[in-house]
Amino acid sequence: MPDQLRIAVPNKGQLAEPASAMLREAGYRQRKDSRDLVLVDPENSTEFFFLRPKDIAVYVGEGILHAGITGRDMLLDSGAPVEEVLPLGFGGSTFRFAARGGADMKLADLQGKRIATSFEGLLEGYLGEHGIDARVIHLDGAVESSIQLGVADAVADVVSTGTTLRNAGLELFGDPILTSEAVVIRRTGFEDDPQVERLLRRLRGVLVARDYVMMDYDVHTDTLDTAVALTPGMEGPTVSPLRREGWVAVRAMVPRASAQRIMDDLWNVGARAILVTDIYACRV
Ligand SMILES: Nc1ncnc2c1ncn2[C@@H]1O[C@H](COP(=O)(O)OP(=O)(O)OP(=O)(O)O)[C@@H](O)[C@H]1O
Ligand SMILES: O=P(O)(O)OC[C@H]1O[C@H](OP(=O)(O)OP(=O)(O)O)[C@H](O)[C@@H]1O
Ligand SMILES: [Mg+2]
Repeated sequence: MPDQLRIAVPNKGQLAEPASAMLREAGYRQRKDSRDLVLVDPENSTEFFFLRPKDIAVYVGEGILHAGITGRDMLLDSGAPVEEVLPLGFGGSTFRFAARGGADMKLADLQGKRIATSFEGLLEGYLGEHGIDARVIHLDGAVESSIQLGVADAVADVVSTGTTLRNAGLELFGDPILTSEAVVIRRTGFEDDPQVERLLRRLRGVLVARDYVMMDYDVHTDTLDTAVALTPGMEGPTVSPLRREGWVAVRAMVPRASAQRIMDDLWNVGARAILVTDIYACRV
């Protein structure tokens, strides 16, 4: 099938499960067995390839796959000709320097030192920008142990909660090198692919359905402007007539995190029958 959309999804690690969950919410079939490497979704003319997150930018950059989900850190580390097209709001982390607790290191102290990392592309780029000449030691994982084991003087690694670093007796130093999250990537120069656009529209819909709720209420026309200012909606709220003199019904999307506060504020300006419902799916 030549016009099948081919998408790369992380097969393991921190991004695998949330990426599949998001694609499922966007209406795509996803694998049931975590050992499956390929899954065909005939309904959506899409084929999913489950690959190591670090390899995804390489596959997409070579033009074999149309798009993929990976971490921004992995995209930038790869140097592949791919671009970030949509941040997905999960897999959040920072990429940071750390050294033995109490060492009180500064960025400039890295000159001539050994720095262990799994992201040498990112690290070398940053050191180059800051004029630091250091020896980069490549490790595949568990980088935090390298200092204690005498392999490195500092590390540059992914930090989420900081628990792994603390447990290894390490301390952060310097500014964050990068702030990362899961992102959709696409090969540079393939901006107008309608199939990729459809995938992106669906994923944007999932992000909106997760972050927003639908709010309905009734309000007297005298206070309509005040109420609408509290619920401006995405493209302006819908205002419909009610079979009650002087009253209208209003419907608008509001941020999920503010819904309860907005309901209180609406009540205080005289709105009644205030209802909140989940958005199951949307295209915005
Ligand atoms: N503890 C974490 N919390 C949130 N996101 C994380 C965490 N660790 C890594 N990530 C992010 O998840 C993405 C994939 O990292 P992950 O560690 O799952 O892959 P990996 O290290 O290649 O896999 P593996 O550990 O199996 O070799 C990266 O973008 C990274 O920033
Ligand atoms: O700040 P924290 O919440 O402790 O998370 C950060 C840790 O999570 C990741 O490790 P992962 O489990 O992917 O193992 P790896 O080192 O083998 O990649 C990352 O490389 C850090 O080690
Ligand atoms: Mg990892």
